Amino acid sequence: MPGFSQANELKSWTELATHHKTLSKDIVLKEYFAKDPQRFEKFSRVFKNEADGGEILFDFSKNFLTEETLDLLVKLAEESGLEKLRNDMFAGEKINFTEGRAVYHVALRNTSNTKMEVDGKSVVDDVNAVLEHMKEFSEQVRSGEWKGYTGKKINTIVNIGIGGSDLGPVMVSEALKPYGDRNLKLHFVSNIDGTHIAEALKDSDPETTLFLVASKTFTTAETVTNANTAKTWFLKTAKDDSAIAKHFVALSTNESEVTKFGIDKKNMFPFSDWVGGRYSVWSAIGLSVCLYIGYENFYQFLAGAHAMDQHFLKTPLKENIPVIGGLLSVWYSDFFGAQTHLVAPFDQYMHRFPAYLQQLSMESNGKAITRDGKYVNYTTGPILFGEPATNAQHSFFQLLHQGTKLIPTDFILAAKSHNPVEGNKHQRMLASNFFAQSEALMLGKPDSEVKAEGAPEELIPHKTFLGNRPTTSILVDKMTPAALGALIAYYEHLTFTEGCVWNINSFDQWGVELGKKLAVKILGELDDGKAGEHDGSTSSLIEAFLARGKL
Ligand SMILES: O=P(O)(O)OC[C@H]1O[C@@H](O)[C@@H](O)[C@@H](O)[C@@H]1O
Repeated sequence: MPGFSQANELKSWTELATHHKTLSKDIVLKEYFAKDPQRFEKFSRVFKNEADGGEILFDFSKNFLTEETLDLLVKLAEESGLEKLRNDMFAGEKINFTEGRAVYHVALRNTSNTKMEVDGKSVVDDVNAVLEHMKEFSEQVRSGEWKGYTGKKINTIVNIGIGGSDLGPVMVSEALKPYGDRNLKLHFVSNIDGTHIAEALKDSDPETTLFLVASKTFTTAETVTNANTAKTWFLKTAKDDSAIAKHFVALSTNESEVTKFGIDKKNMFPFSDWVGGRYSVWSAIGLSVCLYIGYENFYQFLAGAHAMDQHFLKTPLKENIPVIGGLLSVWYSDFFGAQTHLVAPFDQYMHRFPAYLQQLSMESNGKAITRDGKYVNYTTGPILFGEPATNAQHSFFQLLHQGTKLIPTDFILAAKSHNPVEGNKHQRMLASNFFAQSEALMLGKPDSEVKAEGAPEELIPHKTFLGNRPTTSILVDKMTPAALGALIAYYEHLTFTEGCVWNINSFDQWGVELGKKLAVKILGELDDGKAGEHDGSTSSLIEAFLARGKL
């Protein structure tokens, strides 16, 4: 435990509160840029990705910060024990103390094969053995050497998993679609809603479909139910249980449940309990990605994340990119009263990125109890949301520009498009929006300008934009596997930094357990056709469902 309980007991927190009083009255971003021609240089950082030589430019200069702010925020990180907690994570210490586990997803992408241990035992060989298995298997499937039970090549992959066993694989395979094998059809089935599995099966042929049952625990009701439905569907045609080995593999930590399900141990890709669900795309859970983009690209994805890990581990806090991102988030949440964090990728392939980040951020830092068991005296994890731009501009950006809420926003763009159609015209239009939005959010539009445009007097207030909305712009060279890996690792370490300052355990998820237990009880009542003891609303709703939903 760190030497404090509540973050607002720290000296730097009090100093930040005093600093906030003056800064919040004074800061007008456009004036700060006019006053300081070096502002961009001071508050932007370039990440050099050793994995593929690419760069990512993080421009923090359009945020509410001065050199004094940054110094105080860095002091806050130091006082909160960020360096120790970070080093403990990289040393395999059990920093997820409520579950007695190490937090070691960084060991899954240890492409430099650095010594990494848990309980004094190296994990490097085990991690590499699973990667080797993934390589061999993905090459066999992609080449057609791996055959279905009737001797045909696999052309459809159905990943069955939910939460961390779904969001990472689906997001990454969409984001890296340009690297995908288009002869492989991918389906991701997560929802218990029968529609999800039914639609995937309608589109599949049992002779050529491979099911990946992805579940860390292998006890998640949705996944086990969907996997059993898939097995029944498969056996209806295949008839023989021995055919399962060619069509079902498991990605899991739970060997006994996997074998009980009927999947052979040799078709199981294991990982360890020190991999949290929301950090598991780097593990065997990423097999769908590996199959789709090929092992070399998957390895580059890991290497890019590893490069960001090394940056996070070794760079002084003031230059440390994810640390700055995390501290800014604390700054907005706890001193400016921001409730949200918007992430808008200017990249259609990244359309599931905000959904992925929702789990990463909100499952990690949606907590209110400090590491020593007290209720926090301040606000913690923001509500993260987002949609790809430019689509988002044509819907909810209205609230960003003219609403009453402060919404710290990240914009992400890759300079080089994978599809430079029409002589790159689309890309230039996309990029022009990326620049225009952050500029407009900062500059606003004063009433004098609206007036000069000839707007009638009564419309002037409606057409005026106050501006001074903070944004972080993230410019990637090209969205390669290594760039995406680094970008995800950036958000992971940003989330880590926030959780450390707030002194909460970012690595458990007890909050999702309650709903699961209650649902099991009510399922029994639905099976019996009668509502049990509930409040008036719940019983009436159950009765109404039973009356209307009869098959
Ligand atoms: O991978 P399994 O064990 O099926 O869990 C899937 C998801 O379940 C949820 O309840 C949470 O625990 C998530 O963190 C997890 O990613």
